[in-house]
Amino acid sequence: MKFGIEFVPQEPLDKLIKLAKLAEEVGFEYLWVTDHYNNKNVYETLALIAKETSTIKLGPGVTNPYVRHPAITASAIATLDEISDGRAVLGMGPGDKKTFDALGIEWTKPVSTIREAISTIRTLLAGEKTEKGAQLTGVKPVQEKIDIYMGAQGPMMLKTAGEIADGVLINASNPKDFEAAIPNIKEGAESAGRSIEDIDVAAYTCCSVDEDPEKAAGAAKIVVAFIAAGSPPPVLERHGIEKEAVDKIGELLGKGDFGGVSKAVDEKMMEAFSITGTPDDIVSKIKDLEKIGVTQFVAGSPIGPEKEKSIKLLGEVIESY
Ligand SMILES: C[C@H](OP(=O)(O)OC[C@@H](O)[C@@H](O)[C@@H](O)Cn1c2nc(=O)[nH]c(=O)c-2cc2ccc(O)cc21)C(=O)N[C@@H](CCC(=O)N[C@@H](CCC(=O)O)C(=O)O)C(=O)O
Repeated sequence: MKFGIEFVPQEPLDKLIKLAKLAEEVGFEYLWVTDHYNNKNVYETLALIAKETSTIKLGPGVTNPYVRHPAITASAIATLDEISDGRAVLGMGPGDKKTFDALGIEWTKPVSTIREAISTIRTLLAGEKTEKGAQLTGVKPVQEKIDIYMGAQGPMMLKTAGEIADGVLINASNPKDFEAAIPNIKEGAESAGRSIEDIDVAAYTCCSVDEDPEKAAGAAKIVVAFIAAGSPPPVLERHGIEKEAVDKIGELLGKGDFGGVSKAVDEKMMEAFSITGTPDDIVSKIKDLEKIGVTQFVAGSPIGPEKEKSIKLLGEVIESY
């Protein structure tokens, strides 16, 4: 099992870099920085972390081809590869409608857009010219090939990831979601003459670890609320979660009533959308995921009630695995 960690760049950068160095020290192999326009810039954050670390692989988890042209992403990831001396990895996803509405960006044909974007990026990273004549001339990646992962949940996106990506970052925490997702990835891989073994299947979880399991669960409630509120009906059905209960959470979130939200998030939602508990709890849940075919465990937000302590506890998880 590979271990990754997610950082959302919305806290002071010196704090974030300290946590990133700690993550590397305790044994994480991958560091993913989320990309949302309203947070700190993903590439500047990655560049600073790259300068302060030496072994951990790092990259956007995930950027998208709508806010940045694929050629800009190719230049940025090649530059990160130079800064990190060959540790860059690229996570690409279709982005989300709320963001593009707020930015006035037309969000069309996400599956084909991602496919074209990844093909353009690969052409440019190889130093070749695109059909329209674009070419990277002033920057060359250190790595022969920079791995490209796809953020994906929907069946079409998962199949496409199986066809073309080196890895898939699936925003989910419960085995049921991977039982549903992995056959799509497998189908896509086999349709392209590949095997699921060629693909790093990453569980990009909502994770919260502490010696006190109640404290760990408490820290994840708000994140779980956002995930539940954003989950499509088939996912809610899969976990036996009533739409009315989720609608109520959506209303409370809209009002900013986070006290009410924490009360409204129930056990079923916690089970469905997060992995929380003591290090031993986390180990057993990761083993369940591994049995289904997950090959990378990504400790996603909130990581725990006290991030620094939780990263050290996750280090114990990695060591004992
Ligand atoms: C578009 C969407 O794909 P999806 O995989 O479900 O996308 C959900 C999320 O993965 C997507 O919003 C990500 O960008 C969210 N996301 C992040 N989004 C961000 O904006 N920033 C992040 O940092 C971020 C991190 C992240 C990490 C892991 C992860 O899994 C997702 C993450 C979907 O609806 N797919 C369906 C329908 C596809 C579709 O639109 N089909 C159309 C068009 C077909 C075509 O495009 O050619 C059609 O049938 O007509 C499907 O795959 O079946």
